[in-house]
This record gives sequence, C-alpha cells and structure tokens, in this order.
Amino acid sequence: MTVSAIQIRDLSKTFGGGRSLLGKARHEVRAVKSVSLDVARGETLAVVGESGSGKSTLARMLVGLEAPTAGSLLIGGKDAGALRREGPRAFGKMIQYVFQDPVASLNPRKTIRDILETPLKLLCGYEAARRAVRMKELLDAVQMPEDTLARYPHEFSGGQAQRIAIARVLAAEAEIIVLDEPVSALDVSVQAQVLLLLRDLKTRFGLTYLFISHDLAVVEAISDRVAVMYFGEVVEMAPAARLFANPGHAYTQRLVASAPCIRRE
Ligand SMILES: Nc1ncnc2c1ncn2[C@@H]1O[C@H](COP(=O)(O)OP(=O)(O)OP(=O)(O)O)[C@@H](O)[C@H]1O
Repeated sequence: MTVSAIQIRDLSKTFGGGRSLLGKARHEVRAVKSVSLDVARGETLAVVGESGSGKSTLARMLVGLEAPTAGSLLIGGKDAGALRREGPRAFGKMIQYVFQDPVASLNPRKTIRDILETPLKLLCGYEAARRAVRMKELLDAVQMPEDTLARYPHEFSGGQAQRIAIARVLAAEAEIIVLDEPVSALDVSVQAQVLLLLRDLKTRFGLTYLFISHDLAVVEAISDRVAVMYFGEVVEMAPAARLFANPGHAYTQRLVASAPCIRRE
C-alpha cells in the first residue's frame, strides 16, 4: 500500500477556554473540528474557505507552529510529533511552509545568499562548493538571476520575494510543501506567474502541495482536489473539476456562485 504524504485523522484545535488568573471564563474558539483527510504523494490538495474557517490553523498544525488539541497527524507515514522530536533536520527535510507575506518571511538583515545557504548547511549538510552550485540551481529553478544572491529582501518586489521564499523552501529538498495563501499578497498578473512556477516545480521535483487559499480562481488554477472548510470542519472534498462544476454542499454552492471567474463546465 502506498503511504500518503499527509494523513490527518480527527485533528482538532481549540484556542482559549478554561479560566484566566482572575478566575474569569476565557472565550473558547474551536478553530479546527475533527478534520480527517489524506494528501497523496504528488498531489495538490487545496483547502478553501472564508476567513476564520480554520485553514491557517490546520496548516500551522501541519508544520508544528500550533499544537493540536486532539487527533493524529502523519507526515510521510510518520507521526509528526515524533518526527519533530527527531530534530529540525528530520522534520525540515519532510515538510516545508511558504508564508503569505513573502517579504516579511525573509530576514531583512540577511542577504539572499545567507537566506538560501542556511537550509543547505543545516538541513542538507552540504559543504561550501556544493552550496554554491545548489544556490545557482535554486535561483535558476525559480527564474531569478544569479546577482540576487548579494542583495537584501527589501530590494525585491512581492513576486520576486515569493520566488526567493520558494527557492529557500526548495533548498530543504522536502517533498511536501504547505503553502498558506502564497499568492494572495501579489497583483493578479504576478499571481498567475507564481502559480505557473509552482505547477512547473511540482512536476519537475515531484512535490506534494497542501495549498491554502480563499480565492477559488487561484484554487482552480493549481489544485487536483479541493477540501472546503466551514467553521472549522471539512464539509466537502472532491476533485477540483467536479467540485467547481457540481458543488455538493450548500456552502460550497454559495462559494462557487460568488466567484464569477470560475469556469463552470
Ligand atoms: N492564536 C489564536 N488564538 C485565538 N484564536 C485564534 C488563534 N488563531 C486563530 N484563531 C481563531 O481561530 C479561527 C480560525 O482561524 P484561522 O486563521 O485558522 O482561519 P482562516 O480560515 O485561515 O482565516 P484567515 O484566512 O482569515 O486567516 C478564527 O476564529 C480565529 O480568530
């Protein structure tokens, strides 16, 4: 049996609850409620839903930025918590995360050379000559020139910075990439270029994407399957073409109807 890239079972996250130091009841938010889903190797699964539906919390649990309240999470068939306890190297080589705001995700005090070199050194253990070759290959893969290396993040546009952030993620040589609204901070024309790049990289390097977005046009352009989140629950999951042509859940129907740019077959 093939092992899924990601296997999520009954995963939940509740924020708040309990009592404050002064004994006042704290407001409880059930951000993710018993979500179960699999992402196959080489697949792009998009998670869509309106603001507050729990998409980012789900993504953040996958990469260890939030601890689940309940449920299990396997990455490449291994328990995510156990993988993290093996250390940042074991975890970082399995799964990587692309943030929404590319410029903010790159350390402003470091050159792009420093930014790309860190994972090549710490996660891959490459020596200097190999790192130099890899950095050129990575910039080439994201279609950025070599002189990028000597420059700082603020010198780039949002689209260029997102390409650099993607190069940094590729440097880890992880097969699974969680992308949290990776194009929503970019202009529409730049969005299309970055989506094309992501599709090309996925095919070239055999990557698996879990792609978070609130934008159905973006999701239609990139995903194989779509999971729809509504108030912390996955209410529908289907191949992208089928979901857009024939949405089943009432919430999905509203979502698709309110996105005029979706091609309906
Ligand atoms: N650290 C936190 N503490 C308390 N509540 C939180 C925290 N993070 C998220 N939430 C709440 O959990 C719910 C889900 O938020 P989440 O950011 O996962 O949704 P989302 O679908 O990604 O929305 P958006 O696209 O606006 O980020 C929201 O009600 C949010 O206010």
